[in-house]
Amino acid sequence: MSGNILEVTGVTKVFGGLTAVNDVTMNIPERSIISVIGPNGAGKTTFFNMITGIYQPTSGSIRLAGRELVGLRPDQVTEAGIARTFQNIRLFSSMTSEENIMVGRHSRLKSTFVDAMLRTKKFHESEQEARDAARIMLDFVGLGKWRNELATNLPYGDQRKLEIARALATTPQLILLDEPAAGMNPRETEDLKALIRRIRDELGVTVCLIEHDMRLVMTLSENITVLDYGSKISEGLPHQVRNDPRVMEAYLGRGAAAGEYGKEERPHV
Ligand SMILES: Nc1ncnc2c1ncn2[C@@H]1O[C@H](COP(=O)(O)OP(=O)(O)OP(=O)(O)O)[C@@H](O)[C@H]1O
Repeated sequence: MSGNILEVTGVTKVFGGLTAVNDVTMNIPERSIISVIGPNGAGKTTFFNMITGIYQPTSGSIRLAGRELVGLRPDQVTEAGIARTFQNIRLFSSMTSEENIMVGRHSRLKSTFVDAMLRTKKFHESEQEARDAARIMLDFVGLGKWRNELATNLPYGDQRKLEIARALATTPQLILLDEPAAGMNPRETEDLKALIRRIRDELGVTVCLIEHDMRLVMTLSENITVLDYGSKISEGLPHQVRNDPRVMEAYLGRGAAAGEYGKEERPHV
């Protein structure tokens, strides 16, 4: 065993004439919390989209616990053990919090469409199992009181947590969070940080995040990978990445003074 839950090797994605991700190799140790950062357009979301089967890489390999994922559809990647959240909140606003999580649980349900139509015993058992799992997840992320509330009525930070709960309901080995702190106030961000730590410590799920909030990234991540123009330009411990001249250059070159590193969160070099 390599000790890595995910091994990405030489992954490239070309869109027409644009190389969005260029020969990136990255390993994610089991039960770690790691971040992928980089200026706008660096290729971070494309990288997540390849891991989750939304895009097929032009070349390269992506292995989860030794199993090749390239060629799998997104639902098969979920089934294999990877869950994700998106940059923009994607909840079903006309469903309750509980129902939103039950949808996430769907990939684990054993009953078939026919069972559902016929309302078989198996269907009812699956429904109950999904409901129980949803309640456990809602309690885990601290949203138990919002169980029967429409997702759209939840405060913004709680909607983000609900998305995380929905992803966790698929019982992943690895969860990818795309800008989970976007739009959060400092208190919500602190809450999120504690939740991410509990996901790893209590559920044993490995966490990989894309994040622009440098304070969060630097205090939470055990390892950081930096992309710029699709290529990996730096990798290492937070203090190593923070002090890497290539990283500063990548951000400064695109107006970091008012940009990505954030006004007060720019790395101290
Ligand atoms: N489906 C697509 N077709 C063509 N080009 C794309 C596609 N998806 C992404 N790109 C391009 O690939 C590059 C990387 O985009 P990507 O969204 O992965 O960057 P990012 O690092 O996630 O940026 P941000 O931080 O702004 O979300 C950009 O130049 C983008 O325009």
